[in-house]
Amino acid sequence: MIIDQMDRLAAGRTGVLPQAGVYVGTGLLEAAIFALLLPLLRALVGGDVARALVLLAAGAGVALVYGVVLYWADNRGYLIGIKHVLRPIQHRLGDHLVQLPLGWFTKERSGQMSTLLTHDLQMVMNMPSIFMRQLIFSVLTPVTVAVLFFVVDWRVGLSFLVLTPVLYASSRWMARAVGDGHFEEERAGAELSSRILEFAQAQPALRSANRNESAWGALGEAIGTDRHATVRTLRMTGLPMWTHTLLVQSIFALVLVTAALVLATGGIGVADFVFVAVLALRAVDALNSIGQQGMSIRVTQNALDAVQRVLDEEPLPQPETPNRADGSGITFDHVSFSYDGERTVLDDVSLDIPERTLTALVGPSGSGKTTLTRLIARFWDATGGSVRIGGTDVRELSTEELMSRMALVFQDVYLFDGTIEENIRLGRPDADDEQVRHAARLARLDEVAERLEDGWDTRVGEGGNRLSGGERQRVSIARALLKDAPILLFDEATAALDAENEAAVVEAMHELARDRTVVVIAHRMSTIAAADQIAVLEDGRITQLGTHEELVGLPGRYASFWEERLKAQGWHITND
Ligand SMILES: Nc1ncnc2c1ncn2[C@@H]1O[C@H](COP(=O)(O)OP(=O)(O)OP(=O)(O)O)[C@@H](O)[C@H]1O
Repeated sequence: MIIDQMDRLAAGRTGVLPQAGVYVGTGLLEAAIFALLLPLLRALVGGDVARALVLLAAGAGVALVYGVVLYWADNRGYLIGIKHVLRPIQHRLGDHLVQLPLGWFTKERSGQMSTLLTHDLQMVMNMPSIFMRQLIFSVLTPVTVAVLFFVVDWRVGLSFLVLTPVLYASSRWMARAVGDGHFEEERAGAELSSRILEFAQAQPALRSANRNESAWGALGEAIGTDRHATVRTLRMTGLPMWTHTLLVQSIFALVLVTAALVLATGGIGVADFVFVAVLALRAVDALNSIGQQGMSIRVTQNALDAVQRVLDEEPLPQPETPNRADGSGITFDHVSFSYDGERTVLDDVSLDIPERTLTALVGPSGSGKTTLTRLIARFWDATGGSVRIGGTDVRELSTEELMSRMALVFQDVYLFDGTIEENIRLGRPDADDEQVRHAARLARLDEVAERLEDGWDTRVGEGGNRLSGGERQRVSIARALLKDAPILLFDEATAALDAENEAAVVEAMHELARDRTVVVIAHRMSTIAAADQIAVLEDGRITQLGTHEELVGLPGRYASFWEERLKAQGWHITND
């Protein structure tokens, strides 16, 4: 049940079940108000003003208590939702997420996590308050009404109940249809949002290639699917909703007709008839809202399932007694790797990267350079063989030890919306201002800061969008410089950098490479030529290994690669 699942996910008693009890109690207060209405109406119609006044006072008193209790119950529900449901689930998710392999955090997953942590969990948070109240009242109110109708006259009570089994079946049908429809709509909505984002982000590339129409095609399709999902939901829910409404109205009519007949035959008085009419209206309201409850439950259930799926993800195994790395040399020992367990991306790779040397990885796109580099940082674990740092298998190092040994400068640099300084400080949070400035200067970020209106205090915008790609990479280099770790994993930008960024990056890179073990996915000829060793990757295997001098004269991939680069550069120079 949903409450059990909440307790389980929040890893403790959330108090949601007692909260259900609170709402039942509140519902009973509402029932007491209804119950007082009958003698009140009878006293009024019967001209017993004194009794009517007493009952009115009693009714007003109960209504006041009801109002206060309802307010308190809702507040209690909100607090439970925030403190005992949302917060523990967020903490559990957070604790679990930091143990997941870095490779798990793809862009798509980040998007899903953001929806889960904000929108979906918001729905879960509302479960112990509004959703639960509506749910309990939509059952309790009709039950109270049925009991009171029997008190008035058994025939009226029966007329209210006679269609109940059919109504129950129809409400389940409607709830399921609304829930399914909503699920489909959400899915189509999520697809549409990501297409819109993709369309917006791809604008420069699409316009330059004059291909806007083809991208609009994908977006148009997503809009179509979204519209289709909405229409489908309307169709899916149309009949059940119509049936449900018809049934509710039939019950209303049946009750009124029965009550009128009983009135006509003298079974009940006018007061009782008015009472029945008022309560029947209230019951119609409650019965009509059942479809809405189905949706709330379904959405909450979906969110809880999504949380469960994340918690079920295998964390990165941690060593029981971590070892220490003796030095910063890196060894790949017959390493194989596959992302999906089917296609081998790295195949029996063995490579020795001695301490304080620079190894350049080159090879065609998709040959496995990024994967190889990321196995060092344990984005994933090797499927076969082992990766060792300072002679110790990376799986035997604690995450803190592993991460403290390396700095990562990858292309997908993430900058948060703080100042340049704050972003650099992420490299070593306890660094003093002078150390941060020093790292920034080495990455030539002082030139950038001078240009910005508020200098060092300028915020870089969400994801660093106020900086150019090259400038963002320089911030990440400065982070690495500040961290001062013995191993540097570097992915040179493939995108062309302007001259100023190029010079700054190359200079900072030299500074970084000094005295460190560097593994670089290399694209620049100067980096490749200066490397202590070059590993050529093709189809997940190292096919050539040596220095530039050794490899350039040998027939093979490297020589042709170098030739191509030279030609490209020659072409570039003549066009300048
Ligand atoms: N997260 C992933 N899930 C599944 N397959 C992946 C993933 N990342 C990469 N691959 C696949 O693994 C292979 C190697 O990719 P990798 O990114 O390591 O190559 P690369 O040499 O760095 O390429 P590039 O120079 O284009 O960045 C490719 O076929 C790629 O499609």
